Amino acid sequence: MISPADILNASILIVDDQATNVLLLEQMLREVGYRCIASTMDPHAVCALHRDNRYDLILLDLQMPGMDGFQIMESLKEIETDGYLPVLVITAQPGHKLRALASGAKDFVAKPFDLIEVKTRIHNMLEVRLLYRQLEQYSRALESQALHDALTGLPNRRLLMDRLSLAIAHAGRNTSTMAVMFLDLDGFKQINDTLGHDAGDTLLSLVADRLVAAVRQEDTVARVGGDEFVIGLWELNHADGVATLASKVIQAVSQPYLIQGRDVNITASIGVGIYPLHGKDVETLMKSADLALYEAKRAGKNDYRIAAHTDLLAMALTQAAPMDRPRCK
Ligand SMILES: Nc1nc2c(ncn2[C@@H]2O[C@H](COP(=O)(O)OP(=O)(O)OP(=O)(O)O)[C@@H](O)[C@H]2O)c(=O)[nH]1
Repeated sequence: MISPADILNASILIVDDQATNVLLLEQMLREVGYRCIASTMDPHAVCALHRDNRYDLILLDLQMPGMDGFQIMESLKEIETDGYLPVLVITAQPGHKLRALASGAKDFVAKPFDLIEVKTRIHNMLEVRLLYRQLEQYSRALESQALHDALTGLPNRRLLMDRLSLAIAHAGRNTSTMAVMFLDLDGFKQINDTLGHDAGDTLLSLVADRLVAAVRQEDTVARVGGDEFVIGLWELNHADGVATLASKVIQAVSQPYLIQGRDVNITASIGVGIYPLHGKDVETLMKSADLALYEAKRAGKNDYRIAAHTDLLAMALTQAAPMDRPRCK
């Protein structure tokens, strides 16, 4: 909700070529208790000022020499791309009121000023403006929640899929390679069972931090399950590099963690799928990496495996029984 203090802290720009009008409005706003008031008598300065300060309200005189209020509103629309123009026009011409509203102004006040009316219109407009801002923030937060894991803040499976599709398209266009690393912690259940769920949560967050630190900024580290993470490597210089990186990630994860005043140790297993060798689409690539992870686990954990070639994989998938997964390199 919007409090009276929020409204008084809102930022306001007064635009009028007449110094007396600027002074009158400024004085009135200060008397009411508004704190963030700026003004200009230069119509050409308005857009740059708004771009830098994003005012909650612009009190805009319509008739000014050189550039009128209608032209200013057109330019402001290029800054306020979401279409909300925080403009309250000031006009002495009754005929301009409707035109100003049609041009995007949210309200108007007539000259000569009726100060009580001006104060009320400013207050009401700011209330709507701040509610609109709050709504924008909520919807951004909701959007972010829908795409991120709440515990670690990492991208979730949905965002990962999107990023992997982009990385594959990029690699396809540039005839380069990219890779998917499927990582699962070894014996994580025991951490929960012995130290408690909170310690388990802390460990997952610390692992997430280490994974992010181990790869490049353009790569994607996502949490896709309880103790399962996927790293999408945007571009590989050569296929050998991925083996070195997998070792580096395993090494990073296996360093001790200080949780609740004690050293906690964990290791990780990794399966790797490389585009286009092990899959040309997200699903196949993820499946390849998952099967390679299964091999790494089966071979004793704390190690990585790189997927089998897709043709072998397809053959093995059609022939093998469910628990007899294909062998990887
Ligand atoms: N603390 C915590 N634990 C979770 C969370 N999500 C899932 N888990 C637990 O993570 C464990 C993951 O299971 P597994 O992968 O089978 O356990 P594991 O001991 O690592 O087994 P291996 O992978 O075979 O080594 C389960 O005990 C889940 O209850 C979470 O958000 N926080």
